[in-house]
Amino acid sequence: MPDPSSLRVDPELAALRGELDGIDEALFALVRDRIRCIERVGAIKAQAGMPVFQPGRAAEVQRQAAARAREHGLDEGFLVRLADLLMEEAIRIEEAVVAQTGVAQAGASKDAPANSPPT
Ligand SMILES: C=C(O[C@@H]1C=C(C(=O)O)C=C[C@H]1O)C(=O)O
Repeated sequence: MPDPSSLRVDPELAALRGELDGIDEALFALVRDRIRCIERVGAIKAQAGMPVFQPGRAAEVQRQAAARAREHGLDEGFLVRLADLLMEEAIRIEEAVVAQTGVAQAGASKDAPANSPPT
């Protein structure tokens, strides 16, 4: 029996795969934009000395994911898990930004104390 993967791909299947590739490309570009935004959030939190994880905001993001799922007729659990995954990565990135800023601030205060006049 021939290996089904060696057969000519159904043209409709090939077209759908092309469509999926385009959707994934757009989705990943949006993920990149979200991460750029998160880097800026991390910088603000680092400046303000705010904790990276904000439970109230995280709950709001989950609520919105559930609402969008209902609106679009998608599985709520799936969209909430997707939101959780995005937030997990967001926290990782924000923590890296805060750690980097901390190092930068420590370095700056070693050379010039924060309250010293500009030179
Ligand atoms: C982006 C924030 O930080 C974290 C990341 C979130 C996200 O990826 O949407 C939400 C809650 C936060 O704990 C925020 O506080 O707004």
